[in-house]
Amino acid sequence: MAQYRRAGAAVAVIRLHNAPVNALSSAVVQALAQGVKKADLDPSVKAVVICGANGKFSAGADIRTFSSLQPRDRPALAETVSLIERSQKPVVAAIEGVALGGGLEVALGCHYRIAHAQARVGFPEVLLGILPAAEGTQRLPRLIGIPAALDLITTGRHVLAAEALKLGIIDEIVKENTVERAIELASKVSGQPLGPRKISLKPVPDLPDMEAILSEALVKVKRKARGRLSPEMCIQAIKAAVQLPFAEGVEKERELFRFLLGSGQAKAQQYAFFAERAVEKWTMPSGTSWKTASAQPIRKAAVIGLGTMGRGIVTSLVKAKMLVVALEQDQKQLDIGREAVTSLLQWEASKMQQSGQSQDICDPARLQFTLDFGALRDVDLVIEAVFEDMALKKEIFRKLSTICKPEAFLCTNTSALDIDEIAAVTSHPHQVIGTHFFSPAHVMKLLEVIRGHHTSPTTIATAMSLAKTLNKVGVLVGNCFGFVGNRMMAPYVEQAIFLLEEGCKPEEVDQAVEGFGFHMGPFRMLDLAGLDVGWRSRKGQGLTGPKLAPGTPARQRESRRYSPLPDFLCEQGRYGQKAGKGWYLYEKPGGRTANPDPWLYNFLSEYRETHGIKARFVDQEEILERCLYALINEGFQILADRIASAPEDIDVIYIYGYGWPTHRGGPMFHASTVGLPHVLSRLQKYSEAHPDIPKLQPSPFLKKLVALGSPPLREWVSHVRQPSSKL
Ligand SMILES: C/C=C(\C)C(=O)SCCNC(=O)CCNC(=O)[C@H](O)C(C)(C)COP(=O)(O)OP(=O)(O)OC[C@H]1O[C@@H](n2cnc3c(N)ncnc32)[C@H](O)[C@@H]1OP(=O)(O)O
Repeated sequence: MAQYRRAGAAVAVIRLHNAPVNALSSAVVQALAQGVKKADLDPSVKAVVICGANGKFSAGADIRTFSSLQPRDRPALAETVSLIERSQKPVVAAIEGVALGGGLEVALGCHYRIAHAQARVGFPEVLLGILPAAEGTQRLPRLIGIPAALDLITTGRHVLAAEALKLGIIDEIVKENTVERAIELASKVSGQPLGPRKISLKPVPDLPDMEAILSEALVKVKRKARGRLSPEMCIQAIKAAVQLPFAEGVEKERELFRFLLGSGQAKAQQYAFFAERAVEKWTMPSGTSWKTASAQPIRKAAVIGLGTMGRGIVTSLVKAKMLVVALEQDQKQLDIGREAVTSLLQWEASKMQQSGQSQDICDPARLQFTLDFGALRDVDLVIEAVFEDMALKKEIFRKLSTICKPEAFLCTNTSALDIDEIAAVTSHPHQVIGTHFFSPAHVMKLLEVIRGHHTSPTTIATAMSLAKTLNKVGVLVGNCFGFVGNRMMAPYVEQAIFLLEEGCKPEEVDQAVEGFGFHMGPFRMLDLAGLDVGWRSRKGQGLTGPKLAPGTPARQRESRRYSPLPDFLCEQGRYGQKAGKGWYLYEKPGGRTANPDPWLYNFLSEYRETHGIKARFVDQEEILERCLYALINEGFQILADRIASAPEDIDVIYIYGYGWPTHRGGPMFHASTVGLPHVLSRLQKYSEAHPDIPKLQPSPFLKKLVALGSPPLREWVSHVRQPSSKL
């Protein structure tokens, strides 16, 4: 838990031990405190070094134990940090790997800090719905000043050693032998006065406009937080550091921590932390899993199609230092694509430069632009990112099947199309897989990885490992129309549009959903994505356009309710932001400010009149429940269909791909918090009121879980019916 040893005659080394990240469990904290006391009592010890096992200092408090923490518990970690600072002998932190959260607080209790050049430090607590609660909100501002402390504590960002040195968090950077250098420093400084090294005794550096800085920070975080409490509480704790003596500031920090710990938000954010890690451990319905499948190395990749998605994917691959071949169909498209990728890479390089990272990502030698399919002969993996057109995709996969080396992996970037149909035209269907990137692909963290019927475990492992290499979160899902994300989006968007028919304005629906914490309501999202995307898909499905059977009622398809509103908008050229008008009016084509549009109000009134719909007032509760519970209901069906293997998969997809607020833990977690019987009863109510909307009819799986007494979320999948044996 914490190993105590002597290094040379006069230095004691305390090494934190708790694989894999030296989390500060109560046993580790206790052992650390004992080590510090032992060193203090031993007259032959003149100085102490604290370090972590396996090249990591510590990733902070053990998050798994938070659920059992009682808000009234005395924070043992804070006591240990202050014990370290009170030590009569100099204590040096030797930081390798990470010093995060409580790990950094331990380091701040030390009198000196040495870090390896690759080490990262930070206070990510805010991302877990809490705040640094081992006196970190009181020590960091004293060490680095208010503006920098506000930035680090309210964003949770990790900073590399070079930036930490500049900020004054650490005293020295070393390239190797961090612990040995720390021992040397400890020996050198032993006997020197410790008072000036104790951060708690320092005043917070004064600034003439302190009040204004704090108020501006508050306004900024409130605007960005979308209902998340922890950033605001972090500011309150930092304010206490400015206004109160250290001990009283610590009291305030504890009070705020207790409040946050007891909030549902902290539970949701901690659930999301572990869900993100759980999805890496994928399983197929057959039982094959990450444990037995191994990924193949990808050195060279190709991207076909340099539209918006293709450009982002190329940028991601180049950033991950791969060799990349970018292919287009004609010279003009290739030139446009090359220019776009170059500027994206330059932008990325400048961002990396600002954060002190090396920026050699633009090396043109690693990126080849071509019109020639022959250039794909030696690539390890291809990502096709052309238009959502099945015939075109099949034509490309046929070609790839003959040109690429037999062991190459073939990925299709699609948001809905059938992976098996595409795989069927190749001679290696087991090496074909869906990779659904989200736009902009070089920014968005999510990668939906879609297994086809024949996709091999090696192909899955390779695609999941690719996600990690690209710094994305890969989630493995099954093959069905829309997979997980878009399949659940469909009933949500459908409800939003039905609500317009019934009397809402787009901004009312958006405000309700944004008030819940989403980045964007459904109508702003549709305008951003382009209304023509859905229109093309509906025409393909024969729901509108030339394939629609003559005489089909305007608001009905196969006895289900249908709204032709979005089709009418597209017929008017209102494709959304790019056209300058859609559900909203924009300042110009490509403009970003969504303004309510009187034209649309008139259009909706006339539409209601034509179809004999009497507009009614719909309250926020109904807006939210109809949109979100329809989406969640589909999530239950997706679990029952084994398209997602666990609720965590769905939640991670929604948090990283669709802007679901992290402090609400994802749609399935949200359902478990509001209670499955509640979700079921509301769906029943709405479905009785709208019997022609099948997506409001509660999923049989949701009903089953309620009948079973609403077991906790982690048990849900054990109640999914196993497919019947073929034997
Ligand atoms: C009050 C509150 C106080 C005092 C706190 O300190 S709160 C904790 C603050 N610290 C953090 O938020 C750090 C969380 N961890 C990470 O950001 C990352 O895990 C990492 C950067 C430390 C390492 O990343 P990576 O190398 O990609 O590895 P994984 O993220 O996959 O993690 C490996 C396994 O370790 C588990 N883990 C990580 N941190 C903790 C922790 N603080 N407590 C408990 N467990 C932790 C993580 O879940 C992985 O385990 P498995 O899920 O694979 O079983």
